[in-house]
Amino acid sequence: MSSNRVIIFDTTLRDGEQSPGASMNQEEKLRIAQQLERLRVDVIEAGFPIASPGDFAGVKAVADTIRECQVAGLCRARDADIDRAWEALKGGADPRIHTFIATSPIHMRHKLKMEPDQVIEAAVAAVKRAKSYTSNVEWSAEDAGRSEMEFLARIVEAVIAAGATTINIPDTVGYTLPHEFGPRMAQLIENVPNSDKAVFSVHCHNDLGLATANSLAAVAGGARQVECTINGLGERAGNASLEEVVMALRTRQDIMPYETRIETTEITRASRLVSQITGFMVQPNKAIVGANAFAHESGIHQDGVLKNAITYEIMTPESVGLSTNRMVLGKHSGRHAFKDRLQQLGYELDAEQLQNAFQAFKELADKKGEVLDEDLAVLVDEERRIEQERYVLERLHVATGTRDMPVAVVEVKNAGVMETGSAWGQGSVESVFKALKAIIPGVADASVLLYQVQAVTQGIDAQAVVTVRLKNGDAVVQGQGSDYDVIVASARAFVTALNKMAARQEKSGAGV
Ligand SMILES: CC(=O)SCCNC(=O)CCNC(=O)[C@H](O)C(C)(C)COP(=O)(O)OP(=O)(O)OC[C@H]1O[C@@H](n2cnc3c(N)ncnc32)[C@H](O)[C@@H]1OP(=O)(O)O
Ligand SMILES: CC(C)C(=O)C(=O)O
Repeated sequence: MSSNRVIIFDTTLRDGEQSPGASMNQEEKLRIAQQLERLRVDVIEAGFPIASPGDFAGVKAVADTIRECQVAGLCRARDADIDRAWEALKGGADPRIHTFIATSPIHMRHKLKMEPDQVIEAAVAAVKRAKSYTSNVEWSAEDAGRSEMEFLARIVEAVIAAGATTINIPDTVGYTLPHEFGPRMAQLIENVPNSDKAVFSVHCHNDLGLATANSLAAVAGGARQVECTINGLGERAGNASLEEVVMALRTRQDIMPYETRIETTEITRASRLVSQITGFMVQPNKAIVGANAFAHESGIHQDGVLKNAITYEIMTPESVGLSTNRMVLGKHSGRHAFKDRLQQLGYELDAEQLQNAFQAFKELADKKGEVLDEDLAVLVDEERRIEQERYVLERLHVATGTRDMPVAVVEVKNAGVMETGSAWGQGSVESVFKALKAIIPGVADASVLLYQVQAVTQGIDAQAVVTVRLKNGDAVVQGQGSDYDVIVASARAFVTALNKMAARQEKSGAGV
């Protein structure tokens, strides 16, 4: 393996599962493990076999199934733990026993209640026992981030001599800083005389939000294995996130010329699967896999991305398994993105139409936030319809309540002249209809055959599309209107239908 190759050790199924609420059953662990295999991680840590019969079964199922990755199981420096781990792992392709013990003064004194020399003895005995089962033994110095360098070097030398082939240096409580941790890793490797006999590894927690930064610093300091999890899942604030570490290494080859064997186009799928199985939603602004990681909302950014995506994207969406970036149309969007989306939806507007539609879009975005494709289609169709109509609804006011009859006031423009009408009704919609009939000539006898409301998208902020069918003598016409407000949408639908009706009257010579 080249000296610049970084081994990716995924511990989603072990440390990730230690997130309160993220427990997985055997079948779920297996599904994730199969996705990790497609992602081409080097090692899958599948669980802590002695923890429970279920965890044992999960580790065993993963070890028995996965062939393209090593499968590891975690155990304390205790014979029973190691024996149980081997029992679960032994059917695996290249099984790894991972044993650990804490090395910091705080942990040794308060938790283990052991003297440092006893800890060394226990660590060496554990590695030897693991070694009796397999040559692939990893040893971890729990809370290495708060351990004394001299002691750390001594115990690491001893476990390598006992046969450990991977030495993992965890920042168990996410305490260290990158400019401290990187040099610490380098110093440790230098201080251990037999360090060339093992691969040094890093395992960082995110208590200060520095897990990825510390992992990268450790690689710069000589670590060649990174332990991480999908979506940064893990105990407390989580672990270093696999997707961040891998994409940082891939993106910054100029500064960090290291390689992994990860198939990065499987990242998004892995992230979604883990989120779906654990029920842990990925925050929208999460690096690499958040819903907004490749989304652009503001006009200046959208304009830049449309001209050349490298203006605002440091990696392509395709490289992490997304088909494309996402232009979110909202109140910060500009004309370039608006026009581009309309073209994608098949609309070709002239300059004036575009300006009118853009204005209507901004008004809708102020009310609704994100404007979806379905909203845009409705909005543009509405603008086009209004353009062709003789009577245009300019203003609507409806007062309603539990005790008073609803009253509507409408203003309609007819060939540049504004006319105002008002009416009472049994309901708001009826009052609007009556007010409109009062000012649009020739439709006084029109009656409603059909009134239907549909939501364009889901949610309380959906635009409404209203369809009305009117009858006047023998003439039957239909009109549609849409708006964020259902009463306004109703008024628009009536105006459209009444326009058609008035046009028919005009044609038939009834006069207006
Ligand atoms: C930093 C990490 O993420 S470490 C991994 C953490 N993950 C887990 O703990 C999940 C699985 N754990 C479990 O299911 C249980 O804790 C078990 C089965 C391992 C042990 O359960 P119990 O026997 O009931 O012990 P309990 O968890 O209460 O206490 C831990 C014991 O292990 C000891 N211990 C802790 N780490 C180690 C170690 N690396 N090597 C040896 N002993 C250890 C503790 O000192 C304590 O010993 P004591 O009982 O003599 O005081
Ligand atoms: C046991 C080790 C690897 C660990 O999970 C930690 O120290 O955080």
